[in-house]
Amino acid sequence: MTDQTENHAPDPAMLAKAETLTEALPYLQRYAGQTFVVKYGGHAMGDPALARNFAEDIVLLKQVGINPVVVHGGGPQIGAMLARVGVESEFVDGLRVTTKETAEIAEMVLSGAINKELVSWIERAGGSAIGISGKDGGFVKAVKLRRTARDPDSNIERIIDLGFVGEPKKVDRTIIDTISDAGMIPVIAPIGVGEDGHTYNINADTMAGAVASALRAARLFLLTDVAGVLDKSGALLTDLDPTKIAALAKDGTISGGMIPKLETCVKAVMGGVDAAVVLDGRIPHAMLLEIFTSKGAGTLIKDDFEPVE
Ligand SMILES: Nc1ncnc2c1ncn2[C@@H]1O[C@H](COP(=O)(O)OP(=O)(O)O)[C@@H](O)[C@H]1O
Ligand SMILES: CC(=O)N[C@@H](CCC(=O)OP(=O)(O)O)C(=O)O
Repeated sequence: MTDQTENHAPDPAMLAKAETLTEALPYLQRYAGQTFVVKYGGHAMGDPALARNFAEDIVLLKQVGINPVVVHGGGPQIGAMLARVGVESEFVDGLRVTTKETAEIAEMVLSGAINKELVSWIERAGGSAIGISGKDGGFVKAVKLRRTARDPDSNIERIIDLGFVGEPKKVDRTIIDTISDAGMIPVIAPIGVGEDGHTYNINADTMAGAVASALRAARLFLLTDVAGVLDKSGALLTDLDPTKIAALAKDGTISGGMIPKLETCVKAVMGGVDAAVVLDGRIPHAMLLEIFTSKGAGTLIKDDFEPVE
């Protein structure tokens, strides 16, 4: 005869699952009804298994009453297409110098291929997604980005012309709200239109920050291909604020793509977003672990003077 107690003893693996769910409860209660803007970087997009995990996470957020809004990048994919057609491009401080031809290719890759692929992943995960760029409904009015640099020898400030690189001047949230309120997930490509009618290539981090500010989002997540912001010895910096970030920029700890990323975080948290998080998109379900467990991952950025809930 078999021991009844043994038969009815709960499977430890199942118990652990139940514990994970109960651990998530306070977070589910806290975040219900809030808007989370998630930027999905081109580097994090390469692996189909990770893309599927990402889409599942987004659909789960929507299912539990959080409003996810996705903004995607596609830098490496634009680079590959430019190489295929024999067009060279260079980066200044993490931003692609963009000619009229580069802007056309960037738009094709971002609003076409990548946007629709991401929409499909979300649909396959059981969600409903609508892909748009800033051109749809003209919801992102862009202006040419002005960038200056100080010459270290002469100390003279000069203008760097990045071509058709834009920055969002105005984000009309109506179209995003309409999609979200209809139970669907907005998936946004970082392309904007200028009052001059030109197409502007917008860095995806910058776009995500502008969208997060317009929506007064509770959180801005930037998924990338590093553990978070690292110090000079490669150790993860878990908490930053605008003052600390200014020091990291000044002493050269951050460079390349991390520059627009952290500029975005600073602008967002100073513009009404509760907190921004730079997260490792290479870790499966990184977002769920960050949101629903006590083990926060990546780098949390908040305003020096604002307590975070
Ligand atoms: N201090 C730093 N900590 C982490 N990453 C950094 C730092 N400084 C520069 N980087 C670079 O920033 C990159 C992330 O930006 P980017 O390549 O634009 O990613 P994404 O395509 O996800 O937006 C990292 O892969 C790393 O090479
Ligand atoms: C102006 C500018 O640099 N635009 C970016 C837009 C895509 C992007 O930002 O993609 P990631 O997030 O994957 O880097 C570019 O052309 O690469």
